[in-house]
This record gives sequence, structure tokens and C-alpha cells, in this order.
Amino acid sequence: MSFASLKSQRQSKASRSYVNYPDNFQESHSTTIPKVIHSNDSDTSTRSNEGTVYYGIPENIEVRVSAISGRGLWAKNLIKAGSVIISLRPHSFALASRCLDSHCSSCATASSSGLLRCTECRTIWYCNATCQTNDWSLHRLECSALRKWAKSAPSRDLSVPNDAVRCLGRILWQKREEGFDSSWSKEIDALQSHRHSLQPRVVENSTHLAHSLVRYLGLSSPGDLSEFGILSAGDLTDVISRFVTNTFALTSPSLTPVGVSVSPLVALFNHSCDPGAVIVFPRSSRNPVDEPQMQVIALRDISPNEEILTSYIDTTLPRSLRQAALKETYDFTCLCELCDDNNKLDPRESIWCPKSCGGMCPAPSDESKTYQCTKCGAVVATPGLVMDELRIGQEALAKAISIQDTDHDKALQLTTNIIPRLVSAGLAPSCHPLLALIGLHKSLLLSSLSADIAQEQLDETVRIAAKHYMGLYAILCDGHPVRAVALAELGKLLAVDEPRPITSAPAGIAFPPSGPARLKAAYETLVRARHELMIGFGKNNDGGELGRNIRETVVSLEKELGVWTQGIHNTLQDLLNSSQK
Ligand SMILES: C[S@@+](CC[C@H](N)C(=O)[O-])C[C@H]1O[C@@H](n2cnc3c(N)ncnc32)[C@H](O)[C@@H]1O
Repeated sequence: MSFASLKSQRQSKASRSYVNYPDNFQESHSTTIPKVIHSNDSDTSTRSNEGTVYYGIPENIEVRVSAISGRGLWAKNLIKAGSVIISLRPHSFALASRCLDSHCSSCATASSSGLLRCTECRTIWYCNATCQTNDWSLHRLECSALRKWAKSAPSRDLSVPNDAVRCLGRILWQKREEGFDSSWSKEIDALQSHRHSLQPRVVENSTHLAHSLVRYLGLSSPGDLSEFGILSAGDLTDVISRFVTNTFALTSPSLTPVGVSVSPLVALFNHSCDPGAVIVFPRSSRNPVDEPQMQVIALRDISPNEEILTSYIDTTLPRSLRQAALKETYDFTCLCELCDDNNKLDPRESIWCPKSCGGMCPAPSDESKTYQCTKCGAVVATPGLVMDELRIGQEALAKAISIQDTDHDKALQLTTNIIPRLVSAGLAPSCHPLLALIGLHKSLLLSSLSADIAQEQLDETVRIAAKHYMGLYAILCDGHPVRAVALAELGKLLAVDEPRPITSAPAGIAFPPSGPARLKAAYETLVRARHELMIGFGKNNDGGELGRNIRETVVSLEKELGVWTQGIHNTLQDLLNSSQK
């Protein structure tokens, strides 16, 4: 297995920075869609003709409206786990700036070499002339905007606008090209806006984004936005708010964020912290022109008349952080089962029993009052100390995230030091911030893997990958793509050729095992990973690009194991023969 493929999975997170408003832009009438609450009963949903705006709604789902969450998508028939519910090319997408020279801007295919650069703007890259031609109707506008932006940029670092600005630019150009009355534009205009209830941080970001957008479009004043159907400050606020509320990360087949994407139909799914469906980009199309293909996949069986819910945020976070993120960007308080039931022990906020009975206690916090093991009743004697460690862990996590791209070694040192402290404090691997620190530590270790890796370093990376999977296993359902990718990573690491296999350790005790036992563990882990990938990235997609890649690895490991088994069989036979002589 190549280390390069592992390393390439570790790219830093796409940054999401949004808007700000020009002060001199007047507030006015707006084209905001009417509020869509049709029912006062919080528990009922109403079938709605709102769906008529949308093209391509599959037969087995429909738009309904509820008092709590507005429009949403509901199953009409049973949808089985691993089924692709929706598959479409997003209305618009833009690559993160750091991915522009490693991914095609037309089909979003990753390529380490061989992309062709636009000779005019020297910023956008394509697989080939076909991809360039497919993107030309928008790129001809984007190309000159990029050149003007670069000319007036104060520094090289700022010579390309971020993905949010570029995506918004593409949306506005395409609306103008398609016509404001076209179905394409109507779907964009029907996206939900929260312009009357923007949170303070969103206002600040939005103002900044609006200024950048005006500059990017080459307009001398916000008033010139009328050519894009934006006639007032309110209209511009709507454009930005719709974008912020309805944008999804564009991700690689192994879930690395590589940009932003907007699909009005997919944006109709409401949120749950325990979702029944996920949004992924498995790269399963036969025709590259259809890529990037955005798919919504059922994680479990969804019953007829059940609302299909996806998650907008990282569901490994504890309740308070999830609620804060949802409030800030999406302006609602989540009432899903996970958020609603405060009394249930949540592995995201749990520590091991202080008497080591194997049970768990709620992690001490300002809100929780009882720190008792749910199995044996033992009480945490020093909750204050655990709370201190949790706080220190949270601060270390924030620091390590902020420096991971600029000072890899320092970030690695930080995670290396803090993880054992949190483990000693009794945190379970699924508990925040330990799980996040383990995940970050794993990605930092993966990014420093090289062909001349030492056995100890490889083994340490395998152990941390196993801990990461254990933490995710306690939180996410079977087949969740995040869990599936973590298991695939663990299996691939186990399958890496050992630089110096340790043969003396008794089998079954050491982890990771060595020699043939390790090969067997790799095989079993990858078979399991493939099962999970087939759910999270779709059965019909064969688990997406990653699922297909794991299938090939499984097949080659099968052969390798066969050779081992045959070798052992031959050796035993030789021994038997010689003893009989
Ligand atoms: C991406 S849109 C989803 C579609 C939206 N309901 C509509 O009518 O267009 C996100 C917005 O839907 C609403 N929403 C989504 N999930 C919700 C939930 N679980 N509870 C309350 N509101 C929710 C929030 O207003 C949120 O900002």
C-alpha cells in the first residue's frame, strides 16, 4: 500500500468564511419567499405544493411542511439502508483555494499531476480540454474576475478569493445567464433565508462576504448588483443568508473537505443530530461530466411517512456545542432525541467508572449534578479535577487545530502530551474533546508517514487509528461514512508491510499483532470496513471510490493470506515427511 495515498487523505479542513454588508446599501423590499409554515401543530407535517419549484424530486419522496422546521423531505415508501435517495450534480460548487491546483474545477476529480491550467487566469485547472469546455460558459466570466481580483490583491496570499466568494459569483452569473425566471434561478431563490434573525457573528462574516462579492464581480458600487436581480441591501442579505444556511461541504470520497456546494433540492432536508441519511460525494458516475455527484444515502431503513433527516454539523460533538453551532449558522434549537433527552448517558460526555467496573458515568460539567456509574453506582470522587482536565483538553484542541497547518510538529507535540492526561482522567475514547484530539493526532501521524517509517511509529499510528474507530463506534451507527472511513484507514494501516515484524510477542495479546496475525487482522478489518462503506456510500455505488479501492485491497490480501496458508501447510507437510523418514 502506498503511504502517499494515506497522506493525500490528510488535507487540512476547508475554511468557511462568509460575508459582510456595505453600510451604504439601503434596506428595502425583498424577493424573499413567503414563510412556509402551514400548520400550528408541531407534530404534524403538511403535504405541500412547494415541491413544484423543484425538478428531479424522486418518486419515493415528497416535500412536506411542518411548523417547527419548515419544508422538509419525507419518505413515501420504505427506503432501505444503503439506498441512494437522491443523486444529482449540485447547482453550483467551488473548490477550496488550496485545492485549485490539485482538483479539476469542472468535475472536481483529484489529480496529483497532469491537470491543465487556464492560461489566462492561471488559477483554475482542468483534467483536459473537455472539462475546460464544459466549464467555459461560467469560467469566461470567472476568468476575468479572477484576474482583476489578483491585480488588486494586497499580497500573494490574498490573490484568489475564497471558495464562498467564488461560489456566490458563479451562482449570480449563472442566474443572469439562465434568466431570473428560469427554473434554475427559481430553485436558488426558494432557498431559505434567515435575514431577519442573523446571529451577530454571522452578520459580521456576512458583511465581509458581501464586500468581497461586490469587489469580485467587478462592480463599482453595490447599486450595480441590479444586473444580478439584487435591488436592495435586503436582497443582498437574502443572497448571503441563503448561501450560508444552505451550503454543504464538497468532500472527497474519503470525506476530506475540498470546497463548497449548493443544491436547492438537497438543501430541503432538515437536520437531526441522529440522522437517517447522509450527504456524500462517492464518485460513482461512469461519466466524469456528471461529477461531482452529490448523493443522499439512507443510513438505516426509513419508514414510509418518516421525515428524512441529515446532519448539518459534526455529530460527535456534545450537545451544548452542537446546539451552539446550529443556533449560530442555522438559527434553530434542535429538538432531536439526542438533544432532548438530557438524562440519557451520552458517550460523547462520559467517563469510565472510577471503580473500573466497565460501566460509565456522565462526565462532570456545570450542568450535570450526578457523577455516578450507571452500572455499579460508584461516585466520581473529584469531579472538579476531571472538569479541569476537560477544560485543558478543550483549549489544547483549539490550539492544535489552529496550528496544524502552520506548525505540524508543535501540533503533534500538543496532542501527544494531552491525550494521556485525558485518558488518565478517565475519559472514554468517545468523550469530547478526547475523541477529537485522537482524530487530530491520527491525521497528524498519517501526514508524517514516510516510506522509511520505523516499526514503532507505524504501530503507534495503528493503535491511535484503532482508538479513533473505538470512539466513533460508540457514537455513530453502523455504516456511518465517518465511521466507515476510519475503519478503512485502520485496515489499510494494518495492511502496510511491517519494516521490522516482532515475532516474539504471544499471539492475541499484543496490539497491533505482527506477521500473519497482522495480515489476518488487516483482512478482517477491511472486510468489515467494506460492509460499512457499502452502507454509507451506497450499495449501488459499490461503496464509492473508497469502497472499490478497499475491495481491491481485500482481494490482494486474500491472495497474500492464501500464500501464507499454503506456505504454512507446505512447511508442516515437510516437517511431517521428514519425521516419518
Ligand atoms: C437547509 S434548510 C432546510 C430546509 C428548510 N426547512 C426550508 O424550508 O427550506 C435549514 C433550515 O431549516 C430549518 N431547520 C432544519 N432542521 C431543523 C430542525 N431540526 N428544527 C428546526 N428547524 C430546522 C432551520 O430554519 C434551518 O436554518
